[in-house]
Amino acid sequence: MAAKGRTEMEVGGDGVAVITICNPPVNSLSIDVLLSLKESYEEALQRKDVKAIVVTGKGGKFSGGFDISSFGDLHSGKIEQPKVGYISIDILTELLEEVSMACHARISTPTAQLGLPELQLGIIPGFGGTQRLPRLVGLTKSLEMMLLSKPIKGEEAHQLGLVDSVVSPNDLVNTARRWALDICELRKPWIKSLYKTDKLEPLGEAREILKFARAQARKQAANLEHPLICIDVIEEGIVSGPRAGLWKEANAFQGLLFSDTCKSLLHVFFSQRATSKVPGATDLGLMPRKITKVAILGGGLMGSGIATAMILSNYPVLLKEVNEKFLIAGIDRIKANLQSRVIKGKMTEERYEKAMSLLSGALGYEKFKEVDLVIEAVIENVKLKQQIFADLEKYCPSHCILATNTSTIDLNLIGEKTKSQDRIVGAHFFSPAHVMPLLEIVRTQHTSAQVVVDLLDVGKRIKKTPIVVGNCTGFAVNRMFFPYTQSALLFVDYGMDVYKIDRACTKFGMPMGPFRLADLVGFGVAVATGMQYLENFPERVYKSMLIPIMMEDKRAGEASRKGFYKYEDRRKATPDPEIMTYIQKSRSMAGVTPDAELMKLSDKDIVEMVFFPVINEACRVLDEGIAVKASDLDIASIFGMGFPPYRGGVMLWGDSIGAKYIHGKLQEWAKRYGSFFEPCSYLAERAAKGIPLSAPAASQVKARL
Ligand SMILES: C[C@@H](O)CC(=O)SCCNC(=O)CCNC(=O)[C@H](O)C(C)(C)COP(=O)(O)OP(=O)(O)OC[C@H]1O[C@@H](n2cnc3c(N)ncnc32)[C@H](O)[C@@H]1OP(=O)(O)O
Repeated sequence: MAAKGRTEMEVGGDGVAVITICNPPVNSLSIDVLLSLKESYEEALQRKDVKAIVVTGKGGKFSGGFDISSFGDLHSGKIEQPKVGYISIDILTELLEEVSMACHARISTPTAQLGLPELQLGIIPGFGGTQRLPRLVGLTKSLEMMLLSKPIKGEEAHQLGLVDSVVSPNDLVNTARRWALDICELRKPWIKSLYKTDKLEPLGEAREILKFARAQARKQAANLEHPLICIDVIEEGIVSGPRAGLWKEANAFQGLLFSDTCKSLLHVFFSQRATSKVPGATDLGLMPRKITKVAILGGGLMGSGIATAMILSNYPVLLKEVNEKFLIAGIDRIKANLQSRVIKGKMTEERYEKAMSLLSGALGYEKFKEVDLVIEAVIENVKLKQQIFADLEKYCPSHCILATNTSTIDLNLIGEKTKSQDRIVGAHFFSPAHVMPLLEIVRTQHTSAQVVVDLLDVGKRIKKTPIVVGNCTGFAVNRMFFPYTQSALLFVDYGMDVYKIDRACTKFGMPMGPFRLADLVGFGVAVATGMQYLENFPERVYKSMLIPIMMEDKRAGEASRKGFYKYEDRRKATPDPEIMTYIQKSRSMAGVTPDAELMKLSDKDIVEMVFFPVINEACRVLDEGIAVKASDLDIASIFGMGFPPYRGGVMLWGDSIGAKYIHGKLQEWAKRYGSFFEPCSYLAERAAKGIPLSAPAASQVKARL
């Protein structure tokens, strides 16, 4: 049973009561903490020797907000939900004038992170946040912070007026004590943020700002209601007064707390942090070894992206290429990646120079004796990779981790010419590598636990979300999502419209449908990947001729300005009626006639037909022990393929529909359209027994990791 969170109070000779929130790791405000805070406050208010009160947090963190680990118990009814408004109004406003924002002043360190990130969890700021933040920093900035869950640092908070002073960590509590006494002795103003109005725009202007915010919210997240509710609550306080806003907030929060969106986003929050918990690796008490220098082989799109990610996290990088021309090209790509951040204001020139100073180039292996981690990112050629790994074994120190960014080649093949299988591992980045958040750490049956622990640590340091997966064709993400386009191609042969399928998928929440994605990735990659899957999973590859036929006519996707869409001005994808010629040819080669039933399909049906095969493959990935747990595949689907996070990930979404229904539909389609849809045994077993897809499988216990 976790130790109960609490607050401690110490009253100094200066008459200031310092109440400290103690609830590691982030001093979250659990019910215990809030009740303890109430008790400490009430005690302080009754004590004759207390003139002023300061609230702070233990361990260098103030508070991570309400204890979201208790949300699951609230959802399940295991713990009773306090009555509406009890916390935000009775405790935090009436008594305490709320923690932090509703205090009469706030003192911060310059680098502290301040924000109201509740919308990332499908809820809205409670405890009066929707009312106080606009009154402290103004409506526009508060909307940005809340709607984007975007924190700000102490320095900016001070400029905005969210905090009254910024001081060093060592001076924080003493400054707060003096400030509290100054307020008490009328040397500083006694301000209740709830009733401040100087930062609020006049009503007419405020309404325009809110109207624009609504339009933006609808555009950026058409399927989400909580951003719009947040705006409504803020508006209530502006139009009808802050107390009316408090009550609207309390009621709205209550409803959203039990929404599917909140349950899904909470699942994502904790699942993302759980990916670094890997049985047989992180549970052995191993400490990650220090990686002081990294070498990247290959300065192409992926290699330069990986090098960029590394130097952005202050790793010295040695970039090796085969000749001067390619090396310069690789360095120029890295410069361009960094310059793009400078142009967007995400990086200062000074930081750019510092990052570039970490980069050095090489044409040979002489400097490889200094490196601790090598990531190979050359072309997908088995023989070339085998030779490279044999060279690396010769030139690198014996502790050096030998990683490959391959997305299609068996790691055991790559390491075949070495005796270093224990330190060979996959570090599969997603393009662009310095932007996409997911990192697949691919472990063979020989890769040591230490190497996995080391790479998990590097992944975290370069701000990636790492998932540890087993060695198979496509690993987890590409393997799960291979059926995404396969299924869509099959249904086009049977008469469905390419653009209707794409629209249904984007309406579902995908960044793009399977055909727009194929254009983006390029038909060459699609064909090469298809060959890999045909070789390894022949019974469940749909051999559509559509893409090869289009390639014969130099249609190869976005890069060739024509694919499933045409690209006349830059990246704007426009449906292209010309593709009908190719579709008709593909249908005749497939020997299939359009199925009239398919024409009547709703968007929901289309989404099921495209995603149920993905879920089916995800079940196989779990059953084979390639993935450690279902929640890892949820994170993989969201961070690797853009699956909508507010649906919780592909497996949680599958469980919301039910294994039985999914199994039944796949069986029906298998009868009509072939073995591609045949449900796997893992899915069949869960459908028959009525157990969730995410329940651990026997094989997961002895995962092939
Ligand atoms: C009425 C409403 O206003 C009530 C609310 O306040 S709702 C909650 C609002 N707060 C949040 O959404 C904050 C969520 N947390 C974060 O954004 C980050 O954790 C952080 C910025 C607070 C700290 O980030 P970082 O230092 O990177 O640490 P981690 O994210 O890795 O978290 C460390 C462990 O703490 C757990 N945790 C984080 N926040 C909370 C929380 N609010 N309640 C309970 N537990 C929390 C997190 O799961 C990590 O746990 P682990 O076991 O170590 O993985």
